[in-house]
Amino acid sequence: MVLAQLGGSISRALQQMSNATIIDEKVLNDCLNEITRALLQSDVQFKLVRDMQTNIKKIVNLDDLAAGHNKRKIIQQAIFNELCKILDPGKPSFTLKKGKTSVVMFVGLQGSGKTTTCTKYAYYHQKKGWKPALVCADTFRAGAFDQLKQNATKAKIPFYGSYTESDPVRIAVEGVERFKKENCDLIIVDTSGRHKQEAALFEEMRQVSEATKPDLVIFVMDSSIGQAAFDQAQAFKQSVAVGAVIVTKMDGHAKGGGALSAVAATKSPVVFIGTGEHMDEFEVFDVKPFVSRLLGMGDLSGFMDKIQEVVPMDQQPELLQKLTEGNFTLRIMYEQFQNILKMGPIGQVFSMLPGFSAELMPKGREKESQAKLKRYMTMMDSMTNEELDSSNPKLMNESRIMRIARGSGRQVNDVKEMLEEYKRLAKIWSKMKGLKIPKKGEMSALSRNMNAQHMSKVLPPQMLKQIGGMGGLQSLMKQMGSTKDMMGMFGGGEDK
Ligand SMILES: Nc1nc2c(ncn2[C@@H]2O[C@H](COP(=O)(O)OP(=O)(O)OP(=O)(O)O)[C@@H](O)[C@H]2O)c(=O)[nH]1
Repeated sequence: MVLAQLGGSISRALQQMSNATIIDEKVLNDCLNEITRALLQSDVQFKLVRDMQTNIKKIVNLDDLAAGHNKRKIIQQAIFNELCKILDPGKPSFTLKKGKTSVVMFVGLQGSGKTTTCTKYAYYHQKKGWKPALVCADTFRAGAFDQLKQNATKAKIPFYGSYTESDPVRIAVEGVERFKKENCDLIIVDTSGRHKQEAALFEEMRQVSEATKPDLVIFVMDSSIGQAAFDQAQAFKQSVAVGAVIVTKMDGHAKGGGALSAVAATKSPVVFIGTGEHMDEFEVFDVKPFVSRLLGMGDLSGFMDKIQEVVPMDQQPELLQKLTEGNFTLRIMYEQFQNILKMGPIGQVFSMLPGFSAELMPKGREKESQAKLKRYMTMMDSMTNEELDSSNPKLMNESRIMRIARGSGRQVNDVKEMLEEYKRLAKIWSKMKGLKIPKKGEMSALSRNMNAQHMSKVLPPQMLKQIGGMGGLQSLMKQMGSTKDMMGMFGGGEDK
């Protein structure tokens, strides 16, 4: 089961439970069984799922819940906490320090996406102002060096490797030394893989690690390996000091549950996820937004980040202003399509909105989605200014629709489909109405001092309603313990 479906199944189970007039032991058990089934189908390790179910039952004691409490919210919160607990090993991964050279070694099976991920990792840090370099110590797979070379050249990242040297340890050491001399502050060592876990591979890992003394070893895992994830991650951890995990291929048909197992096996956090073959299809992994997205609660903070990445700086305040006023016009949609097309991989942005899955623009079908957006834009090109700037759906009558179809050389049904899409988007974006976006610098102070009263003022009314009004918010805040966590879950977060 892919992650989007897992989120859907869990949300459905919770919805079914909330439809029940009385939530008793049986209703709770049915709901938990449904969630258990969904998690197992997503390849989360059996033991983890079983422990999670036991813990939730322990936390959620129905008899103890005073009447009037929002039981669904409490159960949802317990599930949220448990999933976060599995994904959060309790200690952060090693972080790079400016002014100091860090060596990061990548390990993983052949085909896990290790080489691609090394370049994505380098490219990500390069964009953040680091000076990365890539060392190809994969002497096992013919073509590995060429692949790394090609990727590195594209991203303008210095690289080191050899066509003739067969000793991976030697290449690794030479590469690290060279780039230390060149004052690179992030030296990434790509190592060999094998088709399966075998002694020779682990011995090689051990030797490369001993010789290069990496500050961090990252285990790269293909998210579609299913129940094998736990054992594979554990086997690597036993050979080298794995300190972080990157899960690749979270797009398409990936089963994401393995990520949970890998964290449990390595006791190391997932730091990034790979969401496609391209260099920038790489996302920082944050537990809480990830789980809240998984449970269909949305991830406004990620959405805000994305807006900042996608929308040109000078247009940001204006767009946010328009969104918070809730006036989502066809022109805004047009401009956003333009921005999205500029960004490349689409769907990412929209999947971060509460209640909005990647269904509209499924991963792995970017080309079709992009063509669709272009088609919509052509039709919008045949619209008048009045039509583009209106948020009144009644304006678009049959004769206008026919004129637009004629003008753009499309069928009437195509125009109708585009307008339906607009309505759908407008409905979702209307959730942004009332969201007060704190100015830069205000956020840290806000999250330090915030109580439920403050919080209720920052959250959009729709969202406040979703979490059960002031009462729900207060109990949620008590359970979460920290307003900062809340901000991460519902948008905002501290200033970076
Ligand atoms: N869809 C998708 N494909 C990916 C992702 N990451 C890597 N790939 C693809 O997976 C395939 C294997 O990736 P490589 O980077 O060559 O794998 P590797 O683990 O380095 O393999 P070895 O060097 O043989 O150990 C390539 O076709 C990549 O483009 C991802 O996040 N999503």
